[in-house]
Amino acid sequence: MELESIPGIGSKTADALAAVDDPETIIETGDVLALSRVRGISEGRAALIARGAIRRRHDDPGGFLATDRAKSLYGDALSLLQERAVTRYGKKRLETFYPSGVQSRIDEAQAIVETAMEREPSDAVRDALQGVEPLADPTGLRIRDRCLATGDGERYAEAKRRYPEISVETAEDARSIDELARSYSTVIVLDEQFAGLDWSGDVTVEPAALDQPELVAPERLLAFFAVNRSRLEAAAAVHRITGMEPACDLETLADVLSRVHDDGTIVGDEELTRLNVAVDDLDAAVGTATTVADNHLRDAIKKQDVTIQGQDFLSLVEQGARVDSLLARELSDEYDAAIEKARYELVTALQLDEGEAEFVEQIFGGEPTFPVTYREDAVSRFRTELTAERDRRANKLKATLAAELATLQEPVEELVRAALEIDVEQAIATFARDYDCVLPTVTATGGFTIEAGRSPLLDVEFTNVEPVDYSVSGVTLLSGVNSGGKTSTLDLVGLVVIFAHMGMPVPAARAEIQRFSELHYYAKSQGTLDAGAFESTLRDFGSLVDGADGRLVLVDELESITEPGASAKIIAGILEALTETDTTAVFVSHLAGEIQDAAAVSIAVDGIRAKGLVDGELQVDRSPKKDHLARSTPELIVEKLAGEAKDSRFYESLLEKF
Ligand SMILES: Nc1ncnc2c1ncn2[C@@H]1O[C@H](COP(=O)(O)OP(=O)(O)OP(=O)(O)O)[C@@H](O)[C@H]1O
Repeated sequence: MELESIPGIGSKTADALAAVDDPETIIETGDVLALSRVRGISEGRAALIARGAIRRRHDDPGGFLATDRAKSLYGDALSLLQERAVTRYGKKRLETFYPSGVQSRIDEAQAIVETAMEREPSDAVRDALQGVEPLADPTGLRIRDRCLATGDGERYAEAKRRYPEISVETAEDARSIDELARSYSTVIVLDEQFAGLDWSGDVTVEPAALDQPELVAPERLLAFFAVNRSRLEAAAAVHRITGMEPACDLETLADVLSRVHDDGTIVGDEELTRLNVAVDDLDAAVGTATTVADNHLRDAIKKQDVTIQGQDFLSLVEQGARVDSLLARELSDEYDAAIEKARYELVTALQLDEGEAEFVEQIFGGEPTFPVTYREDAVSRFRTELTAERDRRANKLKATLAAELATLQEPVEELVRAALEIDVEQAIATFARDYDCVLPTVTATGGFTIEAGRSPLLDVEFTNVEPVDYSVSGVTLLSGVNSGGKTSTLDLVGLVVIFAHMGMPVPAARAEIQRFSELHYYAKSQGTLDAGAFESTLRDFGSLVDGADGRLVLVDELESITEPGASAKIIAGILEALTETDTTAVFVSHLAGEIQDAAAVSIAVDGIRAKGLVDGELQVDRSPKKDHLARSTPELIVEKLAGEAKDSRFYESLLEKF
């Protein structure tokens, strides 16, 4: 697959993707999580690429949101969902739900949404989700005591790619492997032809090592679990609270996590702790043991009457004998007892086993001396032995744990993925509940029908939003009193249509929405346009009437772009042209009557009616009445004055003009 052919993938991203296993599947499935884990791809870009992949899979040309206002309304719709997601991932994942004009994509999204809407949102889950994030790869890991060795160029490159934390060395013959064994504690040879040979150091021939990170770099697995501990615990909590089947046994996960320190080292067992202490305390313990022996010998000497024949003394002195030989001769039993005490002290202080105790014999032994001395070289040999024993133990534990962790690695990825998906589902479910939403029916034709739609974007509390029924098929003018809710109705229609095309539920009691190819929503312009801007707006509408079939066009008070007389003619012309096409359109206008008069064909007009004025306040029926030209606010006020004034002739004459 040519990665750069996918919308959202440039050359840099393509390079980053080429470095991971199976980028095609990740892209094909629009896997935001896997994409966001590719080095150099942010979650935002991951969502963009995933959306591109979804579009490609559904052969979706895109471009549903055809105008700025349509795009900003989608931004509002998305925010309503995103603000209900807890995790950053959840918010980004929601961006893969985009309004599409392709039925298969809408069906796919609706299937996900339908499951989501069955979810019962809960604060406990929300709290647990706070800690869930996509799993991170540990950084800065460097393993220095081990190397991989191969004589094969390709294998060398592959080893370098898969194990950046380990040195990979070229070794074409047994001699160079032996040399490597002198520089590294462990050499893992990747080439089969060296199997069965004898080596002087710790060399293993493991042709399958490239696929066995638990063998080559158990530290990586340990670090992975250490780095992700809190995310994994949070993901486990989400599963526990929701009762969702986890991808791995949660007790096993808790157990392995308890065996890794935060710095990626193993917690270890009693034996490893003993060996660690023995290595660290060896010097101090030897010193203490020596003192114990000295004290014993000093006491013994103090108590002892040493008698020596004059002849013996003379011959000893003549032979140059020192006090040692006197000790050996006269206090040999006491010296042996002192050495025994020293050995016992060292063995018990460091909790040494039988094999290790043999080294102790060599440390304290040899010629008797006072003060008692020990053999430095024997201590040094013992230290080397203890350190090796400790490392063997640590490596064994590491390997055992890493083998367990290796089997858990995929399941925990799945565990976190499932928890993150719960965030997405819960956000959708919460949105649906907060705004009493239903899943709309998406139809092939018929315009739109919205029953009891309530826009969450109004500047009034949602509980105070009056439900609106509105249904349009074909091209319609929407008239109505000032502040009656015409713009709000267009917003509601736009929002419901966008949600429906995202596969999302809509804030209404029932909705039947035609699958539109594009949404063109033109907001009211702020004042009249200068000649240039007016010309470019006309060009927009020129291309609109020539455009694709199956569009929804929402236009708010286009008359404000120029003077009223010209506006009515222009709008009439646009509507005439649109009636020739397969377009659903709602044009909000205060000039509905004039436009109807100017149009050569009959144009339907709906109206948002004032039920009357109560205490100077307009009482409005928010649901547009079909085929009804609403009376304007000025007309209503003149009518009110005509009814109230003592001499009402002036107002009545005004009223006749409407
Ligand atoms: N369905 C509704 N429920 C409650 N309040 C609403 C509803 N629709 C509109 N309103 C209120 O009416 C106000 C005016 O609405 P809107 O701007 O849509 O009217 P309009 O008919 O477009 O006005 P104008 O004629 O000035 O363009 C809104 O700001 C909102 O406070």
